[in-house]
Amino acid sequence: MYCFAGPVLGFYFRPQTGRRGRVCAVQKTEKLKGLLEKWGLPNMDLVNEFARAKLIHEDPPIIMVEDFLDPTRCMILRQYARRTRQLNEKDAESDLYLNYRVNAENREDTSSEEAKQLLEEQNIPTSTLSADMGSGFRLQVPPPLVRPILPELLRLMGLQGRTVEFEEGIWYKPNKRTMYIRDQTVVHYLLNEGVAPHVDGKDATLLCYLNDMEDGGGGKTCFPEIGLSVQAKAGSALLYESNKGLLHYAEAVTKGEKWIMQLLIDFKYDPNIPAVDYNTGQIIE
Ligand SMILES: O=C(O)CCC(=O)C(=O)O
Ligand SMILES: [Fe+2]
Repeated sequence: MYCFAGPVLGFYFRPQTGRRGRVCAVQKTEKLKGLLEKWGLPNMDLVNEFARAKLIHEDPPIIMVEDFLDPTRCMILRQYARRTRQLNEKDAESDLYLNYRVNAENREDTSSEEAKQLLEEQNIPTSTLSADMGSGFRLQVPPPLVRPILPELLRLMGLQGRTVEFEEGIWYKPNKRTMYIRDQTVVHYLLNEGVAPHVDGKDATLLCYLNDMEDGGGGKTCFPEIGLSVQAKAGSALLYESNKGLLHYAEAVTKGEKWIMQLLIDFKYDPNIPAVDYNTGQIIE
């Protein structure tokens, strides 16, 4: 579907035989190389193992990998969240959710001026974002449910060799050996629920869709500044940098329900600052 033979928007897709058959790979142009370097992911693997990766936006880069999660993994994550929701609705929804800005904005309707202005300027229909919409049921996922997908994520990011720690405390800094997942959350949206415009505030976001949304059923992830919206498709994942920029929102669901899992990741480090092994306190050479 995203396979084009020639230059498209300044980048190329070329057919390639990957481990899951004939698929498309993204050829890194000089521009794309520069952008990935700036992001801190110069070795991102868009060609080999990840011949399935597609560049759906070049600047800033947004990578889509279809079938990043297999149907069983999607089901396990949905089931976990559904059961926990049913069993302990109140406690589970407590203050585990770390995406401070989104929650604060939704609770207090203090959407940033930036976000409000953008919605006005871009003429975003208010039907996609209802004033009273909830931001979905959010549940932190236990690391063991996430670990199986990490080798593939590290390969995609070109960060093989790093270990991954689940750690919210930002005083734990990434280093050449370690990357941190600050937040791993499943979000379950019911009718009229979505997320107001925000940035994630981390070096990378992996947004995995855990179910299919029908056409016209809402629930798209929209990046209004770049005019991109992405339909939820079970198993597909987006990887992007939304640290200070790349505002996005989730359209309200208008039919059915929507499930995602989101990993908020910090991997960037300053090589001039001594790296600490937080298990031993030793300086890493
Ligand atoms: O559900 C989506 O499509 C996006 C969710 C999101 O951006 C967030 O929770 O930070
Ligand atoms: Fe987000």
